Amino acid sequence: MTCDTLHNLTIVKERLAARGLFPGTSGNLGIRNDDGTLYVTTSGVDKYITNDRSFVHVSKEGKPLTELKPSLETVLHVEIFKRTKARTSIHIHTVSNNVISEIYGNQGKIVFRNQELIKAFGLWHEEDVLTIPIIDNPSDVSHLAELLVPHLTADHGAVLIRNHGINVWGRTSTEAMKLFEAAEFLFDYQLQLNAAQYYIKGEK
Ligand SMILES: CSC[C@@H](O)[C@@H](O)C(=O)COP(=O)(O)O
Ligand SMILES: [Zn+2]
Repeated sequence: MTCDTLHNLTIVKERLAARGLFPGTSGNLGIRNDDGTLYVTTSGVDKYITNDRSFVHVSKEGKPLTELKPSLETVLHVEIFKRTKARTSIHIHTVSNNVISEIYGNQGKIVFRNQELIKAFGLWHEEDVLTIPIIDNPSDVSHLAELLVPHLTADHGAVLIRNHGINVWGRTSTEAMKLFEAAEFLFDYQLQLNAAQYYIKGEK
């Protein structure tokens, strides 16, 4: 039911907004309806407020079905929903995800192991490894989508866009939020660990 999806997307948006995660109007969200159409956030608006202009109904190809302007990054949500069984897609800019994407960008990925929160990604064993790919950030969003597509191999996942933000997707809004929160925890952890190790090294 489309009103359920809109309700779920509103809850996701308000939870992210409550934490100040839409700086400078950045960030966007998408959710897939049973008929394949999507709701995405409106482009360039203040995402801390919710009103009847907050979301745009778009076709499964991302074409607006109303007069509102859909997110400039709608094509990323479209590709995610076309290639996976995900139903919710979250794109957020944080300082931590940007710094991590820059530090590890030349390696094309960041890898986590022996960290409890990788379990949020379904990785339950001691030897399991979480790899989050890092892609470049071309200004042409169709080119950006081409870089994202090879990483859309599972129904839930996360990809960092260098010096831009993160895209996460999940089969439900709850799953997408869980992955987003877990990824951001891991990025903060890695940055603090790097700083502590640098400090300790300097002391010797
Ligand atoms: C305001 S800078 C961020 C934008 O360029 C873009 O990356 C973004 O996340 C939001 O774009 P939007 O079109 O509002 O969905
Ligand atoms: Zn963005």
